[in-house]
Amino acid sequence: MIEVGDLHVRFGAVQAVRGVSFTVPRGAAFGIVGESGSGKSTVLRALAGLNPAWTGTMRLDGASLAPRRDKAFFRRVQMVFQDPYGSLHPRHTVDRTLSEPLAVHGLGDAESRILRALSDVALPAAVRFRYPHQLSGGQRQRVAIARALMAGPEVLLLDEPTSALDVSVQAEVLNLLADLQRSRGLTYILVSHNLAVVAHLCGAIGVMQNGEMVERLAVEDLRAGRVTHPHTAALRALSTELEET
Ligand SMILES: Nc1ncnc2c1ncn2[C@@H]1O[C@H](COP(=O)(O)OP(=O)(O)OP(=O)(O)O)[C@@H](O)[C@H]1O
Repeated sequence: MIEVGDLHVRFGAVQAVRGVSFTVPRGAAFGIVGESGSGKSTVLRALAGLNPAWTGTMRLDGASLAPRRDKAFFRRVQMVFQDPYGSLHPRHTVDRTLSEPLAVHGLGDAESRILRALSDVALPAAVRFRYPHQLSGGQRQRVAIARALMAGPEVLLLDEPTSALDVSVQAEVLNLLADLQRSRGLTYILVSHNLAVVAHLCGAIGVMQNGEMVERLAVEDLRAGRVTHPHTAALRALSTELEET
């Protein structure tokens, strides 16, 4: 469903992404892992149309993505960011935040859609009239996920969606994302520096190093230690060490 071919992204003199290629079938979850600065977010942002200077191919269901993403694209593809505080307007209630995508895409029946969305992300209806500062971090991220789902997208681009949360809340949000993917048949591309997070949610991963995707492999091969690139092996060893501490 999503094909990225020989993607290069540059910021002035910095070549942030170099020749990255991968495909993600419909309904699959693909994780992009790597150290800080390896280019993970840049790949995701390029897909969302947020990085202007790129070359290569990016296709959705076989059709090349237009340089400027239009409303129809954002109906199908939505992004969820790391910091739910930063991504929610501080002076908009949950109700207003969730109404906006409906207005943008001309969808009616706001009341029942909002109540259903809140229930889908396991938030009580009472949060409707709260502002972001009146919610916990986990609740804010649930609102951000609900907002992304309002117009019924097929694809979620998830950029470190649980990194800003406490460990226990992290697990809850990951489980929520796993449930939503199953129940709605969503396609995910998830960026994380945390291999365990990616392994929890994704069937396949791409490992980034210095702007290149040095290895693509199935999560079951990662678990079994069937890795070919030394950088993947190093990330795996680090992740196992962290789990044991
Ligand atoms: N807007 C920008 N302007 C200039 N350089 C940028 C910009 N965004 C990213 N970069 C650079 O591109 C490279 C890749 O950054 P990117 O954010 O994609 O890495 P990352 O793997 O997602 O890192 P992190 O896990 O820390 O978010 C880095 O060298 C970064 O400094």
